[in-house]
Amino acid sequence: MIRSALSYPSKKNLVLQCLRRMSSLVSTSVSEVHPGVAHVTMHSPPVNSLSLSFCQELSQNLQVIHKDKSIDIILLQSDIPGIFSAGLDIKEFTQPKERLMEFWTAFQQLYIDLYGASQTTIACMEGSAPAAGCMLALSCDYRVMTSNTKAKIGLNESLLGIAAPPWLAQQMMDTVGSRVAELSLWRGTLYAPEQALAIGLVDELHENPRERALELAVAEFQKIPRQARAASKTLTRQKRLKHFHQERQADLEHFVNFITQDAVQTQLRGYLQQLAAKKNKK
Ligand SMILES: CC/C=C\CC/C=C/CC(=O)SCCNC(=O)CCNC(=O)[C@H](O)C(C)(C)COP(=O)(O)OP(=O)(O)OC[C@H]1O[C@@H](n2cnc3c(N)ncnc32)[C@H](O)[C@@H]1OP(=O)(O)O
Repeated sequence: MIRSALSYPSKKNLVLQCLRRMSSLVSTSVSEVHPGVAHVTMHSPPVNSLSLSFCQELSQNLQVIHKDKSIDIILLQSDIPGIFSAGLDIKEFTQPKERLMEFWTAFQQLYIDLYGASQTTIACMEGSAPAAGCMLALSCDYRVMTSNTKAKIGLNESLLGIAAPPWLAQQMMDTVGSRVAELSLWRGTLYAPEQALAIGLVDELHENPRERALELAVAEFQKIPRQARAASKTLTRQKRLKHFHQERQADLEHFVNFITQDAVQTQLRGYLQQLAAKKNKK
């Protein structure tokens, strides 16, 4: 059974407790029965889209965990049925320039906090993870997805008239290989769980991803010395992170210049209308 951090009297848990109270979109809890495992739960209805405040809250939760030496595993999960995350909040793309810059900076920071976490991270996907939802999963060390065929995962940005940023495209290439990533990116393919497993976009399918992730964390991952896991991550990720920091400002400027183009804005409005029309048809 998972108990909230609220039930812990230690200093560490007081910090988590404060965070939980402050945060309405993301919360962290630690398991009494499984020490060292933190559950970071996204709950921003209807679809966990990554708005500015959502990115900031998720980052804050991760930053508190990073400082907590007693936690060595992070399970990233959603409590919205059928949804992991719908990716970036498309409404943010229509905001004025200053807000766009703040938004993209927060999204970049979220990538740093999740991809650069020293803890072992597991994405527990009980539902769909398009675009930046897929980025959250790709930033984790291990991905367990529901076997429910209604769920989809992938980088579908091209269908919105935009392209994934280079560092996200790189994550896809690192995970599934250049050729499959190349095809997926321009087609905007969203994969069903079995297809995602076949190309290596996810590591396992399970009817209960949270239960399986916890089992993996305790029975397998925690048996590997923590410092060895952290050092292995540094080996494989530090080059990407260094490059990201060097390019961060250019990435921000490119995003703002790209997204504010009239043609892109028209396309995005059309996509939002399509989503609304789909909902009305249900
Ligand atoms: C140089 C780089 C430049 C640019 C890079 C930009 C990078 C972008 C990365 C991204 O993440 S773009 C976002 C891409 N995301 C999507 O395309 C997902 C769209 N959503 C869906 O496919 C579906 O909503 C879903 C499969 C996630 C869930 O389906 P369902 O449960 O049937 O829900 P509804 O479709 O009815 O949606 C409910 C509600 O939520 C709104 N919504 C959905 N997704 C988003 C979103 N990403 N942002 C904002 N709002 C979203 C949808 O419009 C409905 O709103 P209502 O007001 O009608 O309730």
